[in-house]
This record gives sequence, structure tokens and C-alpha cells, in this order.
Amino acid sequence: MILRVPSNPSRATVLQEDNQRRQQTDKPCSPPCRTHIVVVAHVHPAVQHHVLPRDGHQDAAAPHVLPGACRESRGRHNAAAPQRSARIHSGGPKAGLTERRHLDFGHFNPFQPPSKLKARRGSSGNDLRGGAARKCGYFNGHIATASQIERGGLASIWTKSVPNAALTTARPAAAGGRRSVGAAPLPPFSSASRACAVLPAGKMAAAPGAFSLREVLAAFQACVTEQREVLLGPYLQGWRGLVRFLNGLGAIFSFISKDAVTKIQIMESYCGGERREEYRTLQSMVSYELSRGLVDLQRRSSHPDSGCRTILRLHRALRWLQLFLEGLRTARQDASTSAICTDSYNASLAAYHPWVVRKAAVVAFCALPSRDAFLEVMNVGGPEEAVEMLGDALPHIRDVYGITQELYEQHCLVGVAV
Ligand SMILES: CCCCCCCC/C=C\CCCCCCCC(=O)N[C@@H](COP(=O)(O)O)[C@H](O)/C=C/CCCCCCCCCCCCC
Repeated sequence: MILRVPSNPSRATVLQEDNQRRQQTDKPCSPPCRTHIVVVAHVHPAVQHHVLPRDGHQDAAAPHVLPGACRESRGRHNAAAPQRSARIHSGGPKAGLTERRHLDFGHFNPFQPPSKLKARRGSSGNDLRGGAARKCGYFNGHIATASQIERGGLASIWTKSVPNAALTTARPAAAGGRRSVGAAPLPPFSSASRACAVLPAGKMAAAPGAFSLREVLAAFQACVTEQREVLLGPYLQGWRGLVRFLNGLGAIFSFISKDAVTKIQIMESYCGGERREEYRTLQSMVSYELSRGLVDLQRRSSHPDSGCRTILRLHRALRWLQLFLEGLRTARQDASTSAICTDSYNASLAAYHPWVVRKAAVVAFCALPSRDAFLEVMNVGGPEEAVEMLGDALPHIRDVYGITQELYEQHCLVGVAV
């Protein structure tokens, strides 16, 4: 199945790929579309048998998103896959904005258990944190650079820490084309994820740049000032951490993370732009944009990417997050994560999404791992510690949500729906 998202995820159409097409690889799209999301890649192993076609097509290194005049890239997993993936991910002269955005947030799949990959040669992605693109992925269950995968050696895999590279982002087209903004660097990685030593087979390796709930919690905690203002820097940092987590869940979530990344980048372009002072807090942003008539209150016309509108989308998603984390925290150990996620989604974001997005979202939720696996990947210890940390995190997320909601209601901004 391919989710084809022409330019705006809300206009997504879900296409069923026919058998003939399934046999082809690197087939140019006609007409060219902006983005393809290849759903079969990186599906959580627990649901692979539900999602993957019966003929066993799977591609551990298949791209998540192919930008620009893209090419569909699918097919049987083979030894050339790491190179193909590297070509796609590393970006050439034709690499588009979409691709760069995607790369910035990493490609690791913390749920990919080594046992599933043993029979394969390796899977790869890129890690841009070291400054230059560094291809890496899983090899026999360990994190490895592409060259290590190619050499088949494991001797020196990720044994030293890698410094963060500043996150430079491209300015959204709506805001005037490409431009490097002085955006905040990626948040520091947890020490656990910095040095990724070789683990015994069967153990899940913590990927470099792996999600840590602690860091997301710290970001949302740092959002609220003593004056009860919401600082946009930490707010976006919290979202970046969440997106990193989402990227690790698999390609089936790419259309969601891509939308979140687009919104984060719109905001980053404001927060790092000429008017950055006006975008220091949510409150200053609202007064600035409203006083200058920079918000489309009725129809989406001249300011389709206003900060107020963009934050409103993230704000609604924050409500989903709050409900989801609450559900996760209080659910029984054997509860279905996908059911918790679906309920939280239906009680929050779903009301604002068209039918096709709702359906695609619910299909994607089916790929969520078990509650325990989910809690494990939060990188704060075992499920019990994760539950405890969720208890600590939730008041901060609730607080940020509450302040934003109140502010938006005061200024009649909750209905900025177009
Ligand atoms: C402790 C951590 C555990 C939980 C980690 C969760 C990580 C979630 C990370 C990101 C969440 C994605 C936020 C998505 C923002 C969506 C904003 C939105 O509503 N956009 C729509 C409208 O945009 P405009 O067209 O008006 O500009 C857009 O149409 C949406 C497209 C994509 C579909 C969004 C579905 C959202 C589902 C909720 C997230 C599910 C993630 C599940 C993973 C656990």
C-alpha cells in the first residue's frame, strides 16, 4: 500500500498498489508528485505479517519519503538496498525541502529488534548529527555505519560520542523560499544514546539520537515562565523530540511526522527570523500577528502559514498527546496501545481532519507496538520508571496546553480552521 500525499497531507489519497507495480523498482512517477510514503518499510515487526504482502516483499532500507520529482522505490530486500537508501537520503542537487526536513529528524527505528534483521545484510539511514552525513543503520542487530555494513565489520561501531550538529532548516516556501535560519540546535542526546556500544545479540541497541522522554519532559517543563508565558523555543524543542520518537516508529507514520516537521519548521523560521523577538513567547506572537493583521481569521487567504494558525495545529496535537500519555500511564499492562491512541485521537484531533486523514491515521495506529515495548523505548528504564516519568511529564504538558487554550480563547483564535 502506498500513501500518496500530493503536496498537502490533508489531501492525501490512499492508493492500493497493484501486483504488477509491486514487482517494479525505481519507477518514475507519472505525473510527478511531491511525496510518496512507502508504507511497507520499517513497519513494526509485531505487525509485519498484517501489513506486508504475502509474497514477502520487504525492504528494510526503503526510503520513508521521496521528495521532488520522486521515484517510487520498492522491491525485494537486497544487498544494494543500503546504497540506494543512502542515495535517496543523502540528497543531491535535486533534493528538495521535504527531504532535508525529514533528514533533520533522523531515521532510526528503535523498535526494530535485532532478531528480525539477522537474516538480512543490513539496513541503513543517515545520521546527520556529526555535521557531515553519516550513513548508518542496523547490522545484525547493532547500529552500524553504512561502510561498516558494507564491510560487514562490527569492530568499531559507535564507540565514541558524536557531537550534535546545529540544526539548520530550510525556510518554508510560503515564508519566502529557502533560507538557513539560526534555529535552535537539536537538544542534547541522553548519555545513554550518545555512545552506543555493541550489545549482545538479542538486545535492542539504543540508537544514537534515540528518543528520551526525559528530554521531552525537560523541554515542556522549560516552556512556562514565572509570568505564565509559553516560550516558543522549548515548545518547539519538545516537538522535535516527539517527532524523533515518531520517526523511530516506522515509515507508516511518515505522513504524520512530515506534517509535524513542516509545522515546526514554519515556526522555526519565525523564531529565528528578523522578528524573532516577537516570536519569543506564544503571547508575544499572538499580539504581534493579530495587531499586524497577519492571521487569516476567516478564510485561508493571505497568511496561510501564520504562527497563530501553525501553533493551533500543534496545540490540538498536544491535546492528543496529553490524552494518549494519560491513557498509556493508567492502562493495564496488556492494554492495546493502538486502541489508546485511537481513542485519544478520536477525542481530539480527529474532529479537525478530513476522512482520508482519519482513516490513514487509524491504519497507522495499528502498527503501534505493545504498551511495554512502547514504554521501553522512552529510554528512562523499565516500564515502571516510564510510567512514573509520565506522571511527572503530564502536568507540564497539561499546563502548556491550558495556557495556550486560554490565550487562544481570549483572542478568538480557537476557530482558526482554514
Ligand atoms: C512519550 C512519548 C510517547 C508519544 C510520542 C508521540 C509522538 C508524536 C509525535 C508527533 C505527533 C504528530 C503531530 C501531528 C500534528 C498534526 C497537525 C495537524 O492536525 N495537521 C493537519 C492539518 O494541517 P493543515 O493542513 O491545516 O496545515 C494535517 O492535515 C494532518 C496531517 C497528518 C495526520 C495527523 C494525524 C495525527 C495523529 C496523531 C499522532 C499520532 C502519532 C502516533 C504515535 C504514537
